[in-house]
Amino acid sequence: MDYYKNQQGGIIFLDTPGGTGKTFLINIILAEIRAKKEIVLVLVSSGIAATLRDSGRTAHSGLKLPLNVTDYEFRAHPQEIADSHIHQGARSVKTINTTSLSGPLSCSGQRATKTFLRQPQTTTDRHACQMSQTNHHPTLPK
Ligand SMILES: Nc1ncnc2c1ncn2[C@@H]1O[C@H](COP(=O)(O)OP(=O)(O)OP(=O)(O)O)[C@@H](O)[C@H]1O
Repeated sequence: MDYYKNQQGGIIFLDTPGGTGKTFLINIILAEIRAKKEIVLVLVSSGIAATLRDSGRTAHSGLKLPLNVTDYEFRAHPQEIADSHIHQGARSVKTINTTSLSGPLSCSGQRATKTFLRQPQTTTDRHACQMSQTNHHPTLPK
């Protein structure tokens, strides 16, 4: 709170084991500043993190940062891709679009009929099936 009271800029890095009170502390600081009718922006990297903070938003949403799905899919370094929550979201969007454009899949093992369902054939098809069976909630990277 000294940084805030003294009108100082600063970076504070909280690194403690899970469940020891980081979110609790951040929310107390937010409440104290807001109690003085001041404005605090809470910008975080993922939607999950945003839900844990009082009035949290992702940086992309809060600052209206552009998000080019194609750039993340094809130009990023593979390690960045693996680490990026944004990429996970982008993959979901891309897979769902691809699936809907090429026709409905038979994901549960039933025989595909001639007219409607097609068997999963590509990696993208199999990924789409996996996602449909988990209600389109991709696993976040660890
Ligand atoms: N000082 C405190 N007094 C009372 N309850 C606390 C305190 N600090 C933390 N808690 C409670 O302990 C639980 C875990 O705290 P919190 O979620 O803030 O931890 P965290 O470090 O952010 O965890 P994670 O790293 O898993 O996100 C919460 O239910 C929180 O309300």
